Amino acid sequence: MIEVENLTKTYVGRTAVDGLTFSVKPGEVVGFLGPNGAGKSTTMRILAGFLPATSGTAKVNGFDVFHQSVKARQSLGYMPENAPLYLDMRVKEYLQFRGQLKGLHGKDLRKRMGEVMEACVLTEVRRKIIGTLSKGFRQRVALADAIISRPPVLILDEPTNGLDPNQIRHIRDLLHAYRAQQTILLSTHILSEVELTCDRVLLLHKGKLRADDTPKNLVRRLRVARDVQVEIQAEGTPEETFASVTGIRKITEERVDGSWRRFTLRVEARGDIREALSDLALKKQWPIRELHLEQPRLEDVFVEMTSGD
Ligand SMILES: Nc1ncnc2c1ncn2[C@@H]1O[C@H](COP(=O)(O)OP(=O)(O)OP(=O)(O)O)[C@@H](O)[C@H]1O
Repeated sequence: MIEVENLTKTYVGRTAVDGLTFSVKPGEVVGFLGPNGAGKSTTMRILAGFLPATSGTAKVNGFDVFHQSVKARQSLGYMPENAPLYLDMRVKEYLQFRGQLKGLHGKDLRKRMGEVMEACVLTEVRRKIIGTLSKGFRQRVALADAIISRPPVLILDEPTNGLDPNQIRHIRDLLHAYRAQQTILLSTHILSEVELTCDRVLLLHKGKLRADDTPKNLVRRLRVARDVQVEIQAEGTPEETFASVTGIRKITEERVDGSWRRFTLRVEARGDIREALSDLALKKQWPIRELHLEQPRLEDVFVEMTSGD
């Protein structure tokens, strides 16, 4: 559905996208991640036909975005970052106008406007001037615009940027509703959203692809130190006793809550000392009310792969 090969984009003196190759299969929801300036928006703009590449090829729904640009654009719904909308138009007028531009007319257009306004919860504000709507509603108008012509491919550049948690959840539910019918490439900085929504992650750094895998595999392969939290009742200096457990790199006492003491033990990558700790506590007769090993998150993968150099 999306095929990108050796794509490069150079702005005056600066390479924003550097020999990028990836593909997105039909029906996949792929998260496009990377720090600010990694080249995500540039790639998406090229795919949407808004920007020419310096070299390389890109295809959407089998159509080359440079040589068959009309066909490629007809196959996709694009929601740019800070989507530009006609602020003095009413929601309904705007969607009608955009639907007509995308080739919908008459009954089909009216039916489709009703459907997208309902899906994006815009029916109640359909007569409102877009400029008077909150950011969340404007994002929904932009999303309704992207999906109105039922495109098989959606390219969404930070669709939840600037939204509150309720609005983010709403957009996520909308994407879930559409995922069966569409191929989606989605850029976002909200990694918990990617873990919940995306089948696969493309991680970009300085214009190059750093990772291409499922969120689960990326996390599984990660080798970073992890923390174990333990809360016990103990007198004296239990940290000295903890130190006998192999694999512990650092021990910090976090807080005291009445007679309960909470420690964070940093352990080596993939180390799991929970059993050893519980044996130790049993031997010492320390009551335990929490013993928890933090699981690495996609955020750890992101930091590991994009920080440093
Ligand atoms: N029109 C432009 N002219 C010159 N440089 C640009 C232009 N647009 C983007 N860049 C540069 O290209 C690089 C990639 O930018 P891009 O907007 O694609 O990154 P991004 O990954 O989308 O970042 P963000 O998460 O902040 O949206 C950045 O260094 C940016 O400054």
